[in-house]
Amino acid sequence: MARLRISAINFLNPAPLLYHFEHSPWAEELAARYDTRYTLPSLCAADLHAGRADLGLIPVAALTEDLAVVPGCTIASLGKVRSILLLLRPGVRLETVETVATDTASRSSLAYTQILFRKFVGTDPEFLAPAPADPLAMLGQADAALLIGDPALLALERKAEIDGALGACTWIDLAEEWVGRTGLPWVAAVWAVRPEALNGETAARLVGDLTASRDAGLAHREGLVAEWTPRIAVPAETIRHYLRHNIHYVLTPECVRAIELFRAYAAEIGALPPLAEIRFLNADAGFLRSDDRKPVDLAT
Ligand SMILES: C=C(O[C@@H]1C=C(C(=O)O)C=C[C@H]1O)C(=O)O
Repeated sequence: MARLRISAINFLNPAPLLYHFEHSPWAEELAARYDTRYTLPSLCAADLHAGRADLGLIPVAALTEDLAVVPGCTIASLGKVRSILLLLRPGVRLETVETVATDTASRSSLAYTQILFRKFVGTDPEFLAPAPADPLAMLGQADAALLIGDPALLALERKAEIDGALGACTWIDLAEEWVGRTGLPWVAAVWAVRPEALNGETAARLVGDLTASRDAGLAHREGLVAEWTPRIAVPAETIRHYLRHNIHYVLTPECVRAIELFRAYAAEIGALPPLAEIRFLNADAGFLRSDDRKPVDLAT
């Protein structure tokens, strides 16, 4: 049988979700069933929509009705996330931002930023075309800069240098903003599949494989800290805190409500097309409509 093609995110934050795909002895077994490649979140979505991948860890901003969310896993945050940052130039406040530089990797955080300004602050700044994640270059061109993922973690480590070069910037954690304003988790990404790529048996196995991989990753976070410390210029203690406290990996019913609200706001301000319903992959019964969603796979 052909292997399922996976498009996964190449940042630190998904590492626990991909644990079994990257560690022996599970990696060898999973390689017989899955063909995994890594790229930016925005490109994971593009791969899935174009049929170049069957399963993707995709931004919730890129969900469409023809995809099915795999229950169980997410990349979310219940408060401060560290890696989704909006930097404001010295002297600029949220209310006075006129231009925003964005980074090519993001889909969800871009829409969250548009919601922040258009819905919550009540302004309509211009969003510049996405550019590489370089905070100094971005703030040379715009009042605010959106950074996500590892480049955001690295910018936080260089805070003194960036503030030294530009003057004291305002550093806003976008997940914390959303959680504070809505009382709901901030949700960035989920596993989504093209349903036509699966049959009932592969669907059941897929849910089991992804959930088991997440659980192993969460149980082995200390090992991931040791693996990632030489790979990224961020102290071990920060990586530990990030994997343990900043990122939330379980797709709870609250997270699903958060996705619904996020997509409703994004549609209201014209940032994203409306999403009439979130479809879930159900391992036994094909697809469930959102109103008869089963909580079984969503337990914390
Ligand atoms: C927490 C993060 O969430 C990421 C942000 C995404 C987005 O903005 O589209 C998509 C996937 C996530 O990996 C991060 O990378 O910092």
